[in-house]
Amino acid sequence: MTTTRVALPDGVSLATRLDGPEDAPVIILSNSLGANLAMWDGQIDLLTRKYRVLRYDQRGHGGSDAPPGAYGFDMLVADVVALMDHHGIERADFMGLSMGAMTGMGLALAHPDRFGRMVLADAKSVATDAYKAMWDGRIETIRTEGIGKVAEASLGLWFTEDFRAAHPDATEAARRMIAATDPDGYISSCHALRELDYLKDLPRIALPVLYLCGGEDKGAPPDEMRHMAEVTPGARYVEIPAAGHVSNINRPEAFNAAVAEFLGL
Ligand SMILES: O=C(O)CC1=CCC(=O)O1
Repeated sequence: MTTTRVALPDGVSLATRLDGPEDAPVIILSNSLGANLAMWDGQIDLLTRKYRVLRYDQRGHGGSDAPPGAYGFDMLVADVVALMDHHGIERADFMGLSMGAMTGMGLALAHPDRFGRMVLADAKSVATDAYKAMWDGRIETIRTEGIGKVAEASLGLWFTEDFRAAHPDATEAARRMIAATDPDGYISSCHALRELDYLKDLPRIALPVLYLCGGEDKGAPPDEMRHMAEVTPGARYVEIPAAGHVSNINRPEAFNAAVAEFLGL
């Protein structure tokens, strides 16, 4: 896979990849925690029917730099806007999953003039005390036992038991992707998730939003996402049965069908 590193004005370089017709409208894809831009491979054939697809590795992930210190969503939002400016993209549609979707919420709120349709999958919108404590525990696990331990544990969250049994190769590829994430970059990203606080702002979103949620997603449970859709003006909510947290890999046909309908593909 050909990726290009783009240096942003703050000195951080992000790994990016472009697919699809050069003169087509742009959609930007943003990955979840522990993933990289390859997580979207199952969506590229569909999206390039209409779009120039710009995907990137979030800072701290994949082939992107992992600058030290806690990240925040303002930073992850600024990365996307800087990437758009670098490529001369005035306006784009957007799709993100989990941390990528949370980044999308920040973009929709801070830069509504730069975005059109937003697909926000498998995301929470606010960190409760229990959620903060979960991240503190995960940071400690990485420090004491390494990211390999977290990679193993994540598979049960990312995929249903049936998926893991039927797709051992895809499951192993996901384990390797997470385990290859820079441990410090992963920890820095956990700090952003620990401070997640968009729920109160969702009623201000003025863009068309499709929320997608795996029916068996324990990382961003359907009840929470249904509520997010209720408080986001005009938002749609589609649940993907028999999918875990990473619903686009878990059930690509159902995920793509919902995306195709929303984006008019
Ligand atoms: O790893 C998890 O617990 C689930 C998750 C939270 C944010 C993200 O991107 O994945």
